[in-house]
Amino acid sequence: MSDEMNLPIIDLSGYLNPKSPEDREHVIAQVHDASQQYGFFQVRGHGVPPSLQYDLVRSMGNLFSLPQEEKLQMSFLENPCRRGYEAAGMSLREGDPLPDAKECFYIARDDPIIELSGFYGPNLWPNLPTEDFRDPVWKYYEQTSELGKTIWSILLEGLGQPASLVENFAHRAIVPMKMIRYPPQSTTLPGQFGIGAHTDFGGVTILFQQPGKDGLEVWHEGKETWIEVPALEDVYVINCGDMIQRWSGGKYKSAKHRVINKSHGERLSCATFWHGDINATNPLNPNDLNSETVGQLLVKRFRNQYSMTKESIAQVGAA
Ligand SMILES: O=C(O)CCC(=O)C(=O)O
Ligand SMILES: [Fe+2]
Repeated sequence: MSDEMNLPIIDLSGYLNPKSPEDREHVIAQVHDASQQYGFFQVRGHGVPPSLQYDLVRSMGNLFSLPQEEKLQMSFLENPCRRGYEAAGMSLREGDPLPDAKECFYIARDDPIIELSGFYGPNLWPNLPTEDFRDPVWKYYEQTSELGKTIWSILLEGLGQPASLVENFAHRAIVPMKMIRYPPQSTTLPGQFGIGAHTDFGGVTILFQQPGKDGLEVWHEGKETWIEVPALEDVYVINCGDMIQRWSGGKYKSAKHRVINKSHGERLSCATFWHGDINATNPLNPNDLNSETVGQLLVKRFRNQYSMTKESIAQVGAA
């Protein structure tokens, strides 16, 4: 692995608080180039306060140290909105000999009523004092959700679209967040990944890696090599999912990635997946003749993994 195969670190403050129009243009060009070359980049100056990141780590520690029976009572498989707990050993990808070692907890938008196949609905919260989980996690969720929207507007501008297109796209945006714990490598089986190689399905992923806990690797198609992504303090990893690759006509890549926990102990990470409004169509190319919506694409990808009824799938507008 050579030195040049590092993901670029882009300072977003030039876009969020520009001193001149050139500052914004510079960030737009950097994000465009990195998304084209790697499908991945890192960001500083993102506006998510470090205190929220520390509180997230503390909250995740509280959650994952609950007794296993209590965690299993919150199984996401039994939740109509797929919120809650996924135990280790539950995700197996085609081609991998063993299931992922990770355990996870999912939240998303918090809506009072279950609608549209559970893409909208209430979250499931663990029985912990609100200050030990719910409040800090929700604050963090709101901030990274905002960041996801910002990245979408930068990606839009990178393809010559007005940033304002994001507003319609962001109406009731579907934004699941997955908190992840990787057990120490010493407890995983030979050949078992923290998370096996995959591409992310949808829009923009905002990934927090617990500082100092390296493990993420990104596949570079052209060089046929895995790029290691260091887990740096106050730096987010951003990547584009399959929907963006498809909608940008392949200009922005959705790159394969995986996690092998290289730290000595456990490793925590948290991914906020910013997809967009369930009824929205391609904002990256408004002239796209294919008018598939975010909801239709989501159902296509996940209908075999989750138990969705025919009726609820029809409500999303998918067959
Ligand atoms: O934990 C990580 O660093 C990556 C997680 C990931 O790729 C995912 O959840 O899709
Ligand atoms: Fe991923």
